Amino acid sequence: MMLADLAATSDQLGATAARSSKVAMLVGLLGRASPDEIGVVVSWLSGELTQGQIGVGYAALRALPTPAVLSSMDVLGVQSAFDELGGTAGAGSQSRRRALLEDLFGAATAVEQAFLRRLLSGDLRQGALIGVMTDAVAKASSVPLTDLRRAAMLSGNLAEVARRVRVEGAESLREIGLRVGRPVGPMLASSVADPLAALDKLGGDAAFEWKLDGARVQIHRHGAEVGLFTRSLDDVTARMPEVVEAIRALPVHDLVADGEVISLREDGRPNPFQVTASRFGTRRAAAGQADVPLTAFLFDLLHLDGRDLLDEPGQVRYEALASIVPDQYRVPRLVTSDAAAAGRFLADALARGHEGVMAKSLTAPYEAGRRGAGWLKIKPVHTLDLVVLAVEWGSGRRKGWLSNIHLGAREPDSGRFVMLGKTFKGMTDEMLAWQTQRFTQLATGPMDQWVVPVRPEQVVEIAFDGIQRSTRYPGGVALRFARVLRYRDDKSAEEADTVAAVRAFLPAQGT
Ligand SMILES: Nc1ncnc2c1ncn2[C@@H]1O[C@H](COP(=O)(O)OP(=O)(O)OP(=O)(O)O)[C@@H](O)[C@H]1O
Repeated sequence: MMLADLAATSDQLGATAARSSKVAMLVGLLGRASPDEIGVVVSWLSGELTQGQIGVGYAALRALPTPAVLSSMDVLGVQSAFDELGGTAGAGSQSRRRALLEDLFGAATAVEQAFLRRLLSGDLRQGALIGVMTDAVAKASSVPLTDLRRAAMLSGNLAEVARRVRVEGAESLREIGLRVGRPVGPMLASSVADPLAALDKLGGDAAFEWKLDGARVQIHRHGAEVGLFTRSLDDVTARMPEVVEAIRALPVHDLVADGEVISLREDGRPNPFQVTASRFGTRRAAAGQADVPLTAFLFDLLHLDGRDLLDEPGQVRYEALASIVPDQYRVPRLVTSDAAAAGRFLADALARGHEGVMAKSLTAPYEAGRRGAGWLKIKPVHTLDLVVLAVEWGSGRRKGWLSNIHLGAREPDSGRFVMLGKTFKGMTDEMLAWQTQRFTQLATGPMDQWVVPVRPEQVVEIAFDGIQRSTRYPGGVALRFARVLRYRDDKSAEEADTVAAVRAFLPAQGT
């Protein structure tokens, strides 16, 4: 397949709003790819390189050679150039890499250059596209979407799944299961207002658990080997030796479990989230262990000694968990159909300093990587996870720091972000220093301008007093009294809240 074909499709995708048209374009393109090419095509159009990082960033792509007039590059040729770039390291590698990039971009037409630049700078990485691509791979290979999604989630690699279906047939997807040691996307929750609404949705009986304000952790154990992964599947094993020890003490050989780690005070109450984050989010790792120990609370079990439990009902998974994990390492839980009892459980959780409760179906399976219908969260403080689109230099006491952030919500169909407002409130000095460095890395424009646009990748959790209609911003809504609670490194921009989720907070018309 010629690169021009792929670059043109990428362009058309960007110019098309309708999801079904995007899927149709991709189905057409996938049909034209050979078995060797299909993985690369899926990967690139989902904004990823099959090699992962090859160390070419925005800065290296600023000055490009004059584009070629005629298109001559094919996909596999470009793929080998990426292999070579990724493999060039050590003494003299700088100039070698520059020469390789010159050759690559010098052979590309203007349209191809634009595509390669967006691919290499991470600009094509949009969650919306991954969803559309998953649909397209399912359609192109006539596999039911649920089967394809499941295989992609369990293997963590849509490109490889697409290649496998093409080369080995749809049957081969059945062999893809949970593998101990390879993290899968965690199940996520939707929001409801109160326990009654939760019981209504879950149909009678449900489990209520404390919602701890710590950090999600997925735990894998095979014999003495333990792996700990964040919500975004980063390996953080080395940062939490005390959790590794606690897991090693459990009477099992193989397990995959889901839980939350949190730092507790001596009286058992939770420390503020920032304290947990100081251990979890940095590479200071075990250094902070003595003063900020972490406790893991488990709430689900996905695999136990050779048996996958993903498809088992919630209560069966919980009983399996209870059979191997002592009480003090499980999240407190109440199974009830009584809204008043659940309400008391919620009030008690809040009084003890926790964030709220989770209500969970006793019958639903574990929906890896999805905001499943079986988990509902109930918490009194409303927050939104938004994406930083630009940042302004501070003045006065904040001179020299990147301060006021521009906030955007996600538009799922286009994969773009809509600005909703700005805030400089709630930032500690430590946050200001951190964000100045972070947004300098993400900048897509000159740093000497007052407003610095950034790649929309950093998610921030914002508390607010309300949402109002507004003509100032393109989404028609604006945040009232927005303030920063924390930066969320465990969420990618494609998981940020949507414009529709923001609008749901609007007061009813006429009130
Ligand atoms: N008992 C529990 N069961 C499941 N998740 C829990 C529990 N206690 C705390 N959590 C945390 O709550 C999160 C579930 O909420 P959700 O799926 O919406 O994730 P989120 O978008 O990160 O939400 P939030 O910002 O409210 O934490 C989990 O990712 C987990 O980190």
